[in-house]
Amino acid sequence: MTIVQVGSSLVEIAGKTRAAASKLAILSTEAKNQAIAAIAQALESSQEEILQANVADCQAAAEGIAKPLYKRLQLDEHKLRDAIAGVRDVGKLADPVGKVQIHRELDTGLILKRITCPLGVLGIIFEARPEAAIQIVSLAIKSGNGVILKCGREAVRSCEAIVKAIKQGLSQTAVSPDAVQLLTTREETLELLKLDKYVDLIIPRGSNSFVRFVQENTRIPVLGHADGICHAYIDQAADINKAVEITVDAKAQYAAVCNAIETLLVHQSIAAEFLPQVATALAENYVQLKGDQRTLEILPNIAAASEIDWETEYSDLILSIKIVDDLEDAIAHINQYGSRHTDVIVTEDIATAEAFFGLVNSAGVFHNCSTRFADGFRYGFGAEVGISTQQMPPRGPVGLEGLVTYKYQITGNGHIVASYTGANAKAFIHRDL
Ligand SMILES: NC(=O)C1=CN([C@@H]2O[C@H](COP(=O)(O)OP(=O)(O)OC[C@H]3O[C@@H](n4cnc5c(N)ncnc54)[C@H](OP(=O)(O)O)[C@@H]3O)[C@@H](O)[C@H]2O)C=CC1
Ligand SMILES: N[C@@H](CCC(=O)OP(=O)(O)O)C(=O)O
Repeated sequence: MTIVQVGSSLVEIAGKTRAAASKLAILSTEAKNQAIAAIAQALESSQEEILQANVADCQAAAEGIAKPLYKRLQLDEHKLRDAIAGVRDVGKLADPVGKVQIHRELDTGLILKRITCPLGVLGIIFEARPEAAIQIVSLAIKSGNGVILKCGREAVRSCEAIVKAIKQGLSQTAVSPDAVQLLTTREETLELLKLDKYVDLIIPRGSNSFVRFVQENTRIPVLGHADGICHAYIDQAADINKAVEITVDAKAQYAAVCNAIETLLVHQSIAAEFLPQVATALAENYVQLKGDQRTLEILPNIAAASEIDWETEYSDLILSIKIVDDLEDAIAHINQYGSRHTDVIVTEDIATAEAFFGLVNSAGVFHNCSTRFADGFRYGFGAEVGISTQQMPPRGPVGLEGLVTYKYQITGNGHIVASYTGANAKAFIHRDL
């Protein structure tokens, strides 16, 4: 695919964001918190306009998208209120900027510090989930970063209303409204990827193939938030009641999100007892099941699963089931087909849980609880930019700490390296202060 030429208008927008971000980077915690409070207030005052815009988005999308995705697009009064409460929570969190991570005396009068600082300008491409824009902006401002948002096409009206309110709120504060921008088309996304002079980090929230496409088409560092092929493994030593409740919550509580499970792995020795119970509970929650050959022997009325199912993120009320021989078999399946997002084991055997923690290579490895806990708010980060599925940090829910980098500062008094080399080399002190 050819990347389109950068249009001057987007360069201008990005230049303004860069300028606003430079000022924001050195603002005091108090000034940033005032800006966050003003955003919350402005979103509250614009509630009617935002909700009406969302009704229009939902009406336009109604025919075209699956029910769970429609639910993700919908922004009712409660979701908006929670998102605004999340903004205020971010205001209360400690400032991630200016933290001294290393403070060391290298030699007398030669002092090293490592201090956290903002990344600069973030480019965040996300799906049709309007409240994500609110969470992302609050984290960006608190971490001292400018942000260029690109929302999913079905959520354009909602996100425009949200960003309008945010800019209005910021206009009363020390943070320039230029620090927050919204793009709405794929063409702009492709242009954004070329703006390596203005954008410091791209975060694509989308399918694996889209994240790979972004990585292959930009010189800007990319923090991939890819798909969630999450698993629950029900071990032979599982408490069956817990296993049923966890499976239902992890699949049906919010099927469209990336931390919902797609595949249930069941130890062969517990399958005959567990599967009929979980199938009943899932049917009550309108979940359709697909099973491998051994599962079909216990649940003969469900559809057959094939290889493709193990690789599929349904984002819907569908769950594939496979019976495995043992823990090793379950872990091999997860490491082969999973997306390194979040996986859970249900067992009362601590040693087995420890082995699962050690051997499953995902950003989230859970024991006896729902995968739906994989979330910045639930981890106490206030909100999240999304869930990083990369191997390198930040992994899992990305909050304030994932949006800063650091600088090394050294203060000396005419010190030179030559003094520390050669026959009469001085020794370093290397004493932490
Ligand atoms: N780990 C995480 O935090 C998250 C992961 N995801 C994962 O993302 C996947 C897809 O989610 P879904 O809702 O379908 O989102 P989409 O893939 O439909 O869209 C996500 C964003 O990517 C853009 N996009 C997608 N393809 C292209 C392309 N070829 N060129 C330019 N822009 C593109 C979309 O733009 P447009 O709408 O304009 O086409 C949208 O802004 C799922 O696997 C889900 O799990 C989603 C959110 C968070
Ligand atoms: N942490 C979020 C889910 C992560 C996320 O952003 O998912 P998605 O709905 O795919 O955008 C939650 O628990 O609602």
